[in-house]
Amino acid sequence: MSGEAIIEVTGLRKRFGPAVALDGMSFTVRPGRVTGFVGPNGAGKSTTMRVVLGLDAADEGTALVGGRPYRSLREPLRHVGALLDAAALQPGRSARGHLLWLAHSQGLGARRVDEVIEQVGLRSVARRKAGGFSLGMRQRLGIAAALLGDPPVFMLDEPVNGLDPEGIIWIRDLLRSLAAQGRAVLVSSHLMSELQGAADHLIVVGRGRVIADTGVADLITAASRGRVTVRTPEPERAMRALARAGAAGTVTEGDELTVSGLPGERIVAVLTAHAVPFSEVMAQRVTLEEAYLELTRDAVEFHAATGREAVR
Ligand SMILES: Nc1ncnc2c1ncn2[C@@H]1O[C@H](COP(=O)(O)OP(=O)(O)OP(=O)(O)O)[C@@H](O)[C@H]1O
Repeated sequence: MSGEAIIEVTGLRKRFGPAVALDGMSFTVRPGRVTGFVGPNGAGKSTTMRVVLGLDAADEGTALVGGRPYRSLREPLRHVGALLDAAALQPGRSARGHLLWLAHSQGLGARRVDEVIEQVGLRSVARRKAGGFSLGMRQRLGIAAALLGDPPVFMLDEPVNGLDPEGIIWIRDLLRSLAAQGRAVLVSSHLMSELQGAADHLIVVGRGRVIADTGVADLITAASRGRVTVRTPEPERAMRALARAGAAGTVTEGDELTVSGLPGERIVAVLTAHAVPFSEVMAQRVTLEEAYLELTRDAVEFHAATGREAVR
């Protein structure tokens, strides 16, 4: 690996005519973890990635890969592996031919090409024309291209797109192993569920800027807000005892309470002291999807951006 495993985006602004695509986008992608880049359609994810790769120019702000602008990198594939538009291929070229051509431009040999073909599982079709490839095969070919230069930084736009369930698991494992090797990995998706199990860290964007930059575990804990489920045949009596101890709660089902303001151990102690029977006291853990919805509910501007029209 050459270069430093970091992407730094600072104050990016970009307009397309009247449409504001980026409105002060700033974040850092750090090494050793998979960072999910998530937000609704039109939030500015692809534009940010294009600016980082020097394919679009920002009106303001800077984007650095390993501390340098992408355009100043001499052999960029050795610094950053990117997957933007998997459809952008020469249809008449074979998968291997495409990779050989790319490798050549970066001073890499055929051996490396065959290694990445093997790694992405395209060996049996490597000599077939890429024009006839399914979307899933194109994604794999795009990922092979990203891997070619063994770079410290990866940036993949919707890599799960078009993959079957086996392919989705494969890409999650690949992303996690790249991060475990100390690389910086940024992966975008407009679906939080696609990032569950893959991302350690999240940059949530809406309307061209960052809404949240948070660890996945922290986000789930914060969204769970210390709520505890209590199952008891005497919910009214339990509520009264817990309220006197400073908790707030509601009966969510016949024998089930949702309690906040007291940790599980205190709830058990209070119910025991008042001889209220219970069969379960369990801290609630929301799913990543629920945490994301909770987060975006609080972000008023983000609400306005959930329809593309609002962004324009
Ligand atoms: N070439 C372009 N010309 C005009 N408008 C553009 C162009 N590229 C992006 N935009 C607009 O900029 C905004 C941000 O788009 P962008 O594609 O970056 O969002 P995104 O978060 O990647 O969305 P998606 O999940 O749909 O890929 C949108 O309003 C989009 O319509």
